Amino acid sequence: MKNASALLISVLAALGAALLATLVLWLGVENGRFAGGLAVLAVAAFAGLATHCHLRRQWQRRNGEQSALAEHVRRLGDGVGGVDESALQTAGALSGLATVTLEVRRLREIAEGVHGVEALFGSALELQWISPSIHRLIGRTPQECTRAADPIALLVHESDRLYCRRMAREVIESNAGRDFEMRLLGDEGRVCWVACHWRPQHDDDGQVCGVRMSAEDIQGRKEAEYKLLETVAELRRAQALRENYLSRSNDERQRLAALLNVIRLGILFMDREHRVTYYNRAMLDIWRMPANENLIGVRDVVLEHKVATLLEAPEAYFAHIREVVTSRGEVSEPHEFRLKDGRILTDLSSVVSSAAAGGARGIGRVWIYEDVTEQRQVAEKLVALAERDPLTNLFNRRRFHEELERLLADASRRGVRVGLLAIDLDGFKPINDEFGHQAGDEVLVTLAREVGGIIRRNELFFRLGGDEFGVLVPDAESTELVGLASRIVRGIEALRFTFDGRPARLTASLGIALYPDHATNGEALIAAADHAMYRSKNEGRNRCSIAGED
Ligand SMILES: Nc1nc2c(ncn2[C@@H]2O[C@H](COP(=O)(O)OP(=O)(O)OP(=O)(O)O)[C@@H](O)[C@H]2O)c(=O)[nH]1
Repeated sequence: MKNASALLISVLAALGAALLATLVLWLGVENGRFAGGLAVLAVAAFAGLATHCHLRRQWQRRNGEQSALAEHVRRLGDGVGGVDESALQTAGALSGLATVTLEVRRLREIAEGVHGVEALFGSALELQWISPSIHRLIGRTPQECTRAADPIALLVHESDRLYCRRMAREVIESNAGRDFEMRLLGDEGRVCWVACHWRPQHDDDGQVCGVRMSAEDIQGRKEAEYKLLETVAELRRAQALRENYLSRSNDERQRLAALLNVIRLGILFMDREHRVTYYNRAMLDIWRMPANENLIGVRDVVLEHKVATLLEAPEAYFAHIREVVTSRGEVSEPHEFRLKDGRILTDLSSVVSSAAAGGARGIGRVWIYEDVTEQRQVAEKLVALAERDPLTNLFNRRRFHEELERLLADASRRGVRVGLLAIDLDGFKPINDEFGHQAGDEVLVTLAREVGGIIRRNELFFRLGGDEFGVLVPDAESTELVGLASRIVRGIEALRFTFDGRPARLTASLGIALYPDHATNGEALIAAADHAMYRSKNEGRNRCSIAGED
């Protein structure tokens, strides 16, 4: 419409020029200057024609620009995908820069409203434009960013800066995109991880003229990744620790098992349900079980059945086990028992507490068995050596004093008597002298045996040294003592020896003393008996005398 108006105006202008020329011509005729008026007419006609041509060219150019702008806007509309056909038609119908400005503003609004960060860099990596969303991410304004002399130094964390520059330059040089993750650096040291995509930008000639960066916030994902990595590291540490403990525990167990297998003590672990959980080699040896016997999981009743035939007194032993198991004590007293094969064993038991729960919970019981047969034999030998005369095997003087004190204390308590016979051989030295020391020994051994056969079970017979002997009689009475002494005198007198084919004999002198009749303590009783014995010697030997009768 405006174009038609322009054409009309140009025609009117030409007609105006023609009228003006006619008027000038009339004035020229009037003034007699026809030639000058004709020239003015021609100039006016030419001016009108020139004006018409100029206006026509302007009209055509405006039409061309209008079409180009409509096409440009349509392309832009295709680029953002948001302009419909009617809008295009409207745009095409519109003319002038105002239309373009409107569309650019819309596009700018779209670009500035994106959630991620969009930025345009020039070929020297100078920041040309950045979306306002940068402020949400790291707290910096777009103006602050674009004003920066080195925007990458401002925006990118120093650890990622070098890499970022290299990647951006590669985009420009290679004309190919790059995708990577980096940290943006905000005000007050705020850091935000982003996944960024760098793409080359081209001018109208298709040359790379800059680079566009699109970045999306992945801080949440990175934090989750860090947490995950920390958790994984924690788990790895815990796993390593557990493996270390397990390895050390296995080593400890191996050492313990090796130790338990070389010791002579039999060891048996039972759990709370009275089932076997561990035993060592010595335990099988002690209980005469085969080395390949498998007892793991076997119940206590089955074990009792297995060992019952070995025990000298099985019922008594099982009663002892029940007593230990039901007792409150943590560690039982050592218990000695005998096997039918003559061996002597001991056991002791302890509750095993769990390492967990502060050791408050019992998880079973350990039994320790020891074969003490040899120990007992050695001990018996030592006792015998200490208490007995090695030649005659009679109790010696040491034991005599112990028994004397014990019997006197007992007699004192019960108000009974204790009798003491002091025996000294007559003419023993001549046997030694005539037949030798060995013959003398034989006499002593024979005499000990014969006199031992004369005394009763509750009476104690001692060799006190050399050819001296003694007999202690508990609950003694004077007449019984005299009777016993007489039997001994006669028994010794009746002994007959032959050495080197020659006969030998001997007698004995005895002294009798009674507690408390003749003495009130041991030493005094010995002195009284000795005194009576010497009286027997003095009165002709081979007889007995009672204390207090001289
Ligand atoms: N064979 C032997 N002789 C011993 C042993 N112990 C002591 N004698 C001897 O026993 C003798 C004891 O001496 P006496 O009591 O004077 O001998 P005895 O001829 O009986 O004298 P009386 O008592 O006066 O009759 C000594 O000769 C000792 O050497 C021994 O273990 N074996």
